[in-house]
Amino acid sequence: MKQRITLLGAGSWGTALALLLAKNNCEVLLWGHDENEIAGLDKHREHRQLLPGYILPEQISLTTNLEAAASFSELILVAVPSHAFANTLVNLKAAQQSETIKIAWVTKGLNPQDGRLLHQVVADIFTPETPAAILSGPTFAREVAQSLPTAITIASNQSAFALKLAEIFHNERFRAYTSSDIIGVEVGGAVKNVLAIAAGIADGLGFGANTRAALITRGLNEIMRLGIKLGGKQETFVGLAGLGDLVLTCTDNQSRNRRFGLALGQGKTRAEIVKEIGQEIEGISAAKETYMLAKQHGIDMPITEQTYKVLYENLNPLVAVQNLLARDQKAES
Ligand SMILES: NC(=O)C1=CN([C@@H]2O[C@H](COP(=O)(O)OP(=O)(O)OC[C@H]3O[C@@H](n4cnc5c(N)ncnc54)[C@H](OP(=O)(O)O)[C@@H]3O)[C@@H](O)[C@H]2O)C=CC1
Ligand SMILES: O=C(CO)COP(=O)(O)O
Repeated sequence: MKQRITLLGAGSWGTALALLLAKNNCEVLLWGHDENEIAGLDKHREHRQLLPGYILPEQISLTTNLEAAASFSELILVAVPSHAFANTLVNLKAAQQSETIKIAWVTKGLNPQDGRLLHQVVADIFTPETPAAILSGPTFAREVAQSLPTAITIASNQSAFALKLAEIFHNERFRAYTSSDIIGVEVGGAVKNVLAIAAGIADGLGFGANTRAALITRGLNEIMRLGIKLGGKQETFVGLAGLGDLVLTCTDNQSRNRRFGLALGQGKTRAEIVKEIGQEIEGISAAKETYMLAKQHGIDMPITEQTYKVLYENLNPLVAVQNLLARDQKAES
């Protein structure tokens, strides 16, 4: 029998993953909250706005009905943005009929307001024993839709669940590595978006490749300091979900977070850019939550702090970079 998967979130990443899973011979029910978006996907069999040119095969069906989504499979893959993560799961739980559920997610971010890691949100809504896994790494949706070679990390609280997911996702163009370090993978994915905004700002201001490389390297240091404090493992941060994704999003203009920073550095306003990009820019809220977490845990995260101040305290981007350069001399650690 074909593996069935319920996929929640019909944006660019949800749609690209539905295509991948269909290629891997799974049956996918793709749920979205927006009637028009789902009706358009069903009619054209293509996400014309976000992933034009990639036709949805018949193994992918569509719904806006969460009860139907909950009963389609006990394996749930969540691809909604972080601001919708908790609410979507609360609604899913209310719609759920069966006792068993396994939750995987590809969302990169922290819970708004309280900065909880998303595995904590899953454990609070379901139970700490619920099989839970995050899939993360350097993965632009369009490149996955194109079947360009890609590698990810799948981290779970249950090794059998990580292995099962790796089997489901893995193919000759999509390599899935397993891990037990959910915290490390979550922190890597959330904080790299903040750093991609910072790298974009520096490039938008006209700073060069040296500056970008310095921001990436010192940014990785910030991810590690916070991630290790929260319980993540050092090796995760130099893997796909840490350094891999950080390099990808800080250096390639497919990244919405980087493009957002670029435009800020070029003098556009936050509202203008958000409208122009028209998709989720997770680093905007992650900057606030990461800054709060760093303060709460007494961790020095100067790039995150300056990015936060640009976004939330109206700090001029050029002054933010100057503030970073004006810091006291110290040992590299
Ligand atoms: N795109 C990528 O390359 C990758 C993305 N990710 C992560 O995946 C997550 C989703 O991103 P992505 O698909 O790219 O974002 P998009 O902006 O492409 O799509 C977001 C989708 O979420 C929907 N949405 C918004 N609010 C809600 C809500 N309250 N309930 C349910 N659905 C909602 C949007 O619907 P509407 O249009 O109606 O608002 C839209 O369909 C993010 O956390 C991102 O960081 C991870 C790896 C790669
Ligand atoms: O997470 C991503 C690639 O791994 C997508 O990055 P952006 O959200 O910046 O586009």
